[in-house]
Amino acid sequence: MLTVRAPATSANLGSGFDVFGVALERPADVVRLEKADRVTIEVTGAGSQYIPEDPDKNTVGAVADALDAPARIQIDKGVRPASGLGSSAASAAAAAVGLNELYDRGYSREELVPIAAKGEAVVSGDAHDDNVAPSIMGGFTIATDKGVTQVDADIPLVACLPDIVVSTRDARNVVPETARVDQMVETVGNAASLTTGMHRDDPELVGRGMHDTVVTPARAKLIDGYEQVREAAIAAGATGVTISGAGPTVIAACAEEDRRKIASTMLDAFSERGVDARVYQTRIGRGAEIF
Ligand SMILES: Nc1ncnc2c1ncn2[C@@H]1O[C@H](COP(=O)(O)OP(=O)(O)OP(=O)(O)O)[C@@H](O)[C@H]1O
Ligand SMILES: N[C@@H](CCO)C(=O)O
Repeated sequence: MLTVRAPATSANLGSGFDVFGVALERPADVVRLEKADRVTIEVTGAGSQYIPEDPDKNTVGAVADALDAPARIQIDKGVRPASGLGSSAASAAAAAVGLNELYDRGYSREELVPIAAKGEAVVSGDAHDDNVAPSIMGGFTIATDKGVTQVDADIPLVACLPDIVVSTRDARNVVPETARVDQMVETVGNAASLTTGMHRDDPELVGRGMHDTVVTPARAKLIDGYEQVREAAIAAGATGVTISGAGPTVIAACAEEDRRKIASTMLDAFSERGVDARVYQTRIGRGAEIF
């Protein structure tokens, strides 16, 4: 049996809606695969009761189909679904990397990205690549319809996951259809700053570049306590705060020495709103690994 560990990811990073993503050092899904006559799926771990084992409804089923690679697939979820931490993408990324190896299909990591994205289409109706790209390739990724650009980056992060469910489908329904030119100008500046910050491993520049006035304010309404948590994290030293993926996770960039304090401050701020939460003190990490 082949074992693949595929990391959780954080998409968008504020200014890079549907384009930017980072792999997180933790948490991760662990997926075990062996060749079989047909696809079967078993799911255990975080939130497994909400994840279908029917191959037509699970992200890994679409990936197995696309690779023509039937297998017995066991998924141990480290990433709760509907978290904003690329839960559905982590399983799809692990399946793409694992089945490519098991069946010797010979695809490169970059070529596996659109294949894994077919799994995302199953759950959100849209084959966006911004979670599967970093989960497969690691580091910071820029996913466009021309392909994926990847850089290894090392930025400390805090990901705070409240006990609220936001499905990607619902969060996409509140995205504004238009933006003003001044917002476009600001977004281009922030996205460029963030990208430069990733190249320099500079948390200050990355944090500054996470600011977004188009998509994030619309989605913040779906996350009880978002504004309070954001302000608390900034006061504790975060260089930037935004919604991770479609939410409800709130993600902060920071210097290493501030990470612990920011983590406890974010938990406290959710708690003051009566919202339970859990926190991951993490950083940008590697892509899917085969064991
Ligand atoms: N292997 C899988 N792992 C997790 N969720 C899955 C899987 N297969 C299907 N799903 C379904 O996908 C939905 C969760 O995906 P969704 O994209 O909403 O959340 P997410 O991946 O945590 O967030 P985001 O993409 O915003 O980071 C749930 O309805 C879940 O049942
Ligand atoms: N870019 C996507 C990621 C979530 O899967 C979104 O924010 O809707």
